[in-house]
Amino acid sequence: MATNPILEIENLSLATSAGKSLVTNVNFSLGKGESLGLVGESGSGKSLTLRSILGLLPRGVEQVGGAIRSDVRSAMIFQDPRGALDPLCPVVRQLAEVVYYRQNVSRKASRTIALELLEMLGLPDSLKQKDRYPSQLSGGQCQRIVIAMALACKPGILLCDEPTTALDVTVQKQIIDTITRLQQELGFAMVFVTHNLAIASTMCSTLCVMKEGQIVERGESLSLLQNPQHSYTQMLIHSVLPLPELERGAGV
Ligand SMILES: Nc1ncnc2c1ncn2[C@@H]1O[C@H](COP(=O)(O)OP(=O)(O)OP(=O)(O)O)[C@@H](O)[C@H]1O
Repeated sequence: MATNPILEIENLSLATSAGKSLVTNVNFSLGKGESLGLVGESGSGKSLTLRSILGLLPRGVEQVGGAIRSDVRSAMIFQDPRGALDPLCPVVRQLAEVVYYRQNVSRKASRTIALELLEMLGLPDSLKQKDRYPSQLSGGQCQRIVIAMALACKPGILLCDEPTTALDVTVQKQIIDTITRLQQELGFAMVFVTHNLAIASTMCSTLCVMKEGQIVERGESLSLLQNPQHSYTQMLIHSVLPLPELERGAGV
């Protein structure tokens, strides 16, 4: 348990409206600036757990038990950046709109803050001069816009739902580095959902392993990966394909 938690999840249980259990008795807490990773196979309940923190459960899924307590604002970054943006609205205008509503500033100030956020996210100046639509940006640039939108909410907790899955590996690394830098600069806490154990252990000090809607193992990231106790965690770790050993001295 985190001391002075800003988020406490106690015995969270989710089910379909028809009564099928999806997440059962999930417990964790998060302190200011801390990062917790939720890992596990597809369908293990990671995204639903994350969405319930934001109160954004999909239609047909209900919280049937437990409690979520938090006294800070949360914002979420979704898996598919293009899907999270309005294709018919220029991106800077979308970002300025979020700033306008979430920061309660004038229209003019919201555009200025939006441009500052673009700079913080390392987006090119060309975006500032000529407003572009999502289809005119790369996947990595769209994800930076989505991250900027989340930060425009000034979150105490950033909820990341596999934010790099839809991106190619080089862009994945850039986005991970950007989120890490921003966390150091802005101090938000993070719940990070991913299939990727390497990313999870890089980003998060604590990992919770989920299987069939339950947390089956948790611990400090490196020790959990080095010394997994649960057979499911061991299986997850062994499912990662090793890089083939390159033959020494082989000509290229
Ligand atoms: N709207 C819904 N109605 C009914 N069942 C749902 C709904 N959304 C998700 N589920 C089910 O809840 C379970 C957990 O889903 P969830 O999306 O949380 O898994 P996940 O671990 O995030 O998977 P992935 O890594 O593939 O995103 C799955 O069995 C899924 O089929």
